Amino acid sequence: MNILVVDDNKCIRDVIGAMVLASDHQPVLVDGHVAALEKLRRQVIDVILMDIEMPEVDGLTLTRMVRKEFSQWIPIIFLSANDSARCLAEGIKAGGDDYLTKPVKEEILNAKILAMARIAKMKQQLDEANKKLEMLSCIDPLTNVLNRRGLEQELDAVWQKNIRQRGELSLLMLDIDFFKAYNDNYGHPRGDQCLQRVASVLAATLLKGAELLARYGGEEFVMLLPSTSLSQAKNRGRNIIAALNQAEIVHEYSDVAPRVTVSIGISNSTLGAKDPLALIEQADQALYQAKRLGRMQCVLFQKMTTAWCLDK
Ligand SMILES: Nc1nc2c(ncn2[C@@H]2O[C@H](COP(=O)(O)OP(=O)(O)OP(=O)(O)O)[C@@H](O)[C@H]2O)c(=O)[nH]1
Repeated sequence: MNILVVDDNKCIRDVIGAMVLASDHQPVLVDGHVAALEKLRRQVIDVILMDIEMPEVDGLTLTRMVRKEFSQWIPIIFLSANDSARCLAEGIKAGGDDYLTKPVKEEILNAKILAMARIAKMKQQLDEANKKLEMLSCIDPLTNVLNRRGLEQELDAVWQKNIRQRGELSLLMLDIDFFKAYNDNYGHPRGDQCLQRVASVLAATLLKGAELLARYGGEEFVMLLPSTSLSQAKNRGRNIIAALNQAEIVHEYSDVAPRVTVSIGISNSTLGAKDPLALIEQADQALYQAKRLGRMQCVLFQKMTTAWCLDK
């Protein structure tokens, strides 16, 4: 482990450094706050041994600075000649984790380093598990694409980026046609397989890394296309309908085709949406219109009279 020793007294730094080295850890010796912060920014540090009484910036202030700047928790053990209860309490309050009075006994120092490193490792594992859980909570387990929660999280960031770059953001809302009939006739498990196949056909049409696909609800998907103009979005919708035709997922109970098809509503950031939810709402309205006009087609928000149908 890399142990950062912060002490303005060279003699003490060297003694503590030697103890750290003797217990098979790597000491990183610094004389004050500037060098300490610099090391923390550039190097992985596992534990900090911090002197309290230092000129310019004392150990308590430096601890507050470390806690403010670095989100990852690094255990801090104070080293001080002052063994008063008040001093210890202040150290913990400032963000420190343990306290050792000088002169430091090597065995105790090692035991404290070990204990702190153990807690730090558990904290790291917990953080990783939380990150994984957070990720999983944004993924639809059936189709492996983003779920609604994941989409709404991403959409905010994509929307902001689009405003900054003054780009054109398109959003496609897609809904499988006559899916109830599919489920009712082929059964729910085959309905699930159908959703998986549709998701993979849709995912295969994504072009750039920034494009996103999400399962927005039961048989409804959303595609988010940054840097995509309205006319490009129209083409993308057309390509999706063609790709699904090619996939030939049989649906004998659909009124529009003997295979699974989708209807698509398209919105675009240039069409007046004030926020991401309005963009979704616009696409949803266009989708409603696509269904009303006969399904298996794309409709643009506000341009509902110029909806076009693809060859059926
Ligand atoms: N298999 C399966 N079916 C689902 C799932 N989620 C929703 N559904 C089904 O999707 C169907 C949606 O039906 P409707 O909303 O009536 O839509 P539709 O039959 O596709 O009609 P249109 O959209 O108007 O063409 C219902 O039968 C739901 O039970 C799911 O996770 N798995």
